[in-house]
Amino acid sequence: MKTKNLEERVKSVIRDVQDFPKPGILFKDITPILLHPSLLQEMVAAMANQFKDVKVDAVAGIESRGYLFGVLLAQKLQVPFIMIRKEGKLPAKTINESYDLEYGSATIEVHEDAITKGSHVLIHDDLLATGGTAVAAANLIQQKAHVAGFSFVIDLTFLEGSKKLKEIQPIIKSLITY
Ligand SMILES: O=P(O)(O)OC[C@H]1O[C@H](OP(=O)(O)OP(=O)(O)O)[C@H](O)[C@@H]1O
Ligand SMILES: Nc1ncnc2[nH]cnc12
Repeated sequence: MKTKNLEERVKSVIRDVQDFPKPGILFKDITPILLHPSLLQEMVAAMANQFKDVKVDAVAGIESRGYLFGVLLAQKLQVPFIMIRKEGKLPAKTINESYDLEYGSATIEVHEDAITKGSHVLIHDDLLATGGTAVAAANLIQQKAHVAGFSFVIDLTFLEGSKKLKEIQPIIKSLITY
């Protein structure tokens, strides 16, 4: 089965780093994927295919690793890409949300005029852990638009982040799970 093969191949290039950025965290390092352009291309095609029957007007990617795949996913789906950034980086008028991480807390922002009122925005990030970041992104989007779905490269299912997301939008896709 092609999807299974892809999952195995992606897993084989992801690097586990123990105790980063804090003791007790097993960090999933996705940077080696970027050293394999044809694998990356295949991944983006597979992610886009997961949403072929979903109305998606734009993809919103979460800084910073969410940009790596998110902008390629938006390009593949032929829709605009919206940058959700960490606090204080966007120059024009923003809306914002605070959230908790597996290893800390943060605030995210988006340019208010980047989101078309009433549109269907697919939220993308590289990894789903506790779900705090994705929930905050969804809250941000929902101030003006609808959440079309959630897209991740990796779902750390043992942290049960998708349970939080289901209440917002049950269309939650990931390429690989741990
Ligand atoms: O589901 P959660 O518990 O909220 O965690 C997932 C988030 O954590 C990581 O981002 P990080 O804040 O490390 O930033 P980065 O993408 O800039 O490395 C990851 O890229 C997700 O955005
Ligand atoms: N375990 C983990 N590995 C990589 N990124 C993360 N973001 C939150 N938890 C993470």
